[in-house]
Parts: sequence; C-alpha cells; structure tokens
Amino acid sequence: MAEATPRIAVRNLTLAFGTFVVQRDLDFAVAPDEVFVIMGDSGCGKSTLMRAMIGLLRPAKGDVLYDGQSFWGTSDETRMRLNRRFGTLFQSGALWSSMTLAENVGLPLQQFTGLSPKQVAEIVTLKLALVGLRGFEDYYPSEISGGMRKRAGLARAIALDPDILFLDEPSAGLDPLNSRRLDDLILELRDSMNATVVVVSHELASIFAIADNSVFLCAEAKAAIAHGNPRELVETAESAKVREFLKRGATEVAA
Ligand SMILES: Nc1ncnc2c1ncn2[C@@H]1O[C@H](COP(=O)(O)OP(=O)(O)OP(=O)(O)O)[C@@H](O)[C@H]1O
Repeated sequence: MAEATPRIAVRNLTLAFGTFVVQRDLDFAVAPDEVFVIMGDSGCGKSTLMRAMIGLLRPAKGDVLYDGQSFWGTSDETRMRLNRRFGTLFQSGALWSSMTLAENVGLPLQQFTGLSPKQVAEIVTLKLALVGLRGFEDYYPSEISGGMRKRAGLARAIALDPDILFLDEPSAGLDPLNSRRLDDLILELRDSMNATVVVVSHELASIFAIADNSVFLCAEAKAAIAHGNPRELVETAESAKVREFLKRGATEVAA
C-alpha cells in the first residue's frame, strides 16, 4: 500500500544566513494530527527552521511540502494562500498591549475575512472560551497573568481555524503548573481542531507530555541527529547527546 502523503515534508533543507550555515540537509515528515517537536541545543537553529517552514526565511536549499505541494518552489501568491492555513504563536506572545483581548483575537478576522463586527465578536468569544478565557474579552494584556497571555496568544493563533499550528517555545517563562496547563490545552486544541502542531521547545517536561514525534537538531553537527518519539528516543537514539538530553527530562518528569 502506498504511504499517505505527510501533512508537512521538510526536504533537504539547508538554512543559512549569508555564508553562515545553521543546519544542513534537514529531511523529515510530519503526519496529520501529530504534535511534532523541534528540539536541540541552544542556538542550533530551531526558530530558524520554524521561520523557514512558515515563509519568513527563504532556505538556502531544499523545500517544504504541504500535503505534497511545494512551498518554496511556488509563486508568492500560492505561498501566501498556503500561509493562510497556518496559525502561529511566537515566543514573545506579541499581543498588542493597547488592545483588549477581544480586539487582539479579532484582528486577524478583521484583516482576512469579510465577517461583520457581530460575527467577529461571536468567533472571538468562542475562541477565548476554547482557551479557557471566557469573559475576559474586555481585559488588556497587562491585566492578566503570563499564562493567560499565552492562552490569549493561542486564541489569536486559532482565530482563522488553521489546520497547522506553529508554536515557538510556548511555555517559555511559565511556572511548571501553567506550563502543564498550556500543554493540556495544546493537546485539546489538536484534538478539537484536527490540527497538526509543530512546537519548538527545550522544556523537557513539555516535550514528554505532548510530542508524538520530534527531530533533534545539533548545533555542532549542523544537522538533525535524531528523529522519532522522544519517549522512545530516550532509550534508542544513536546519539549519546540526545539520550542524555532526554534522560535529564525523564528524571525531571519523575521527580
Ligand atoms: N537574522 C539572523 N542573522 C544572522 N544570524 C542569525 C539570525 N537569526 C539567528 N541567527 C543565528 O542562527 C543560529 C540559530 O539561531 P536560532 O535562533 O534559530 O536558534 P535556536 O535553536 O532557536 O536558539 P535558542 O534555543 O537559543 O532560542 C544562531 O547561531 C543565531 O545566532
């Protein structure tokens, strides 16, 4: 039987800034409905890879395919159309501080749809409810906690019903309890929206909690040195560096 087309296929992707190569020949696939974690040591290129996957950085070589369709080998128009399928949450969270949560979450709906203000308001309420922020429409980002701001950022990322969510270090800066809540929410959203989720993370508890599949990027090798489910890689990864990285997490999770 022929293998199903992956939702995302990263093919021979080389990432560079001028002559400075960050990662070489990355090659992996992400299945539909998978939570896929990009992990690796500091500065190895995790965020750079995510930027190349969502169109913010043209790779030096290679391509990313969405349901078999080339992302970098196509016209700007097609790339922009594919881009509309993505919801993104950057590390900074980046809510507009001068806007209420309702205005923040409603912004992409106003920008990219022809919905009436009443329809936008209804969707905003629904999205805020999905992330546990029902009733917080009129709050400003400064009036809520860091964990709530992350969830509001997620509500904005899902405003346009994306089928692929890209999250860059979503739990950065959160305490363990809020970090765990965010992990649960990511899994819930994946299930309720049938979304594929790509997460950059170095938080081991979070990696073990949410990842179905992963890639480990190595800064020295400038290459992916492991690929698979982190719960299996902790024992089976060929690289001792990967096993040690993940074992530290296994003890932290057990503790
Ligand atoms: N705009 C840029 N111009 C030049 N070099 C850059 C640029 N952005 C990132 N780099 C370099 O590329 C490498 C990878 O950076 P990147 O931020 O992708 O790593 P990361 O794995 O996400 O790091 P961290 O875990 O510390 O957030 C680093 O050496 C970084 O200094």
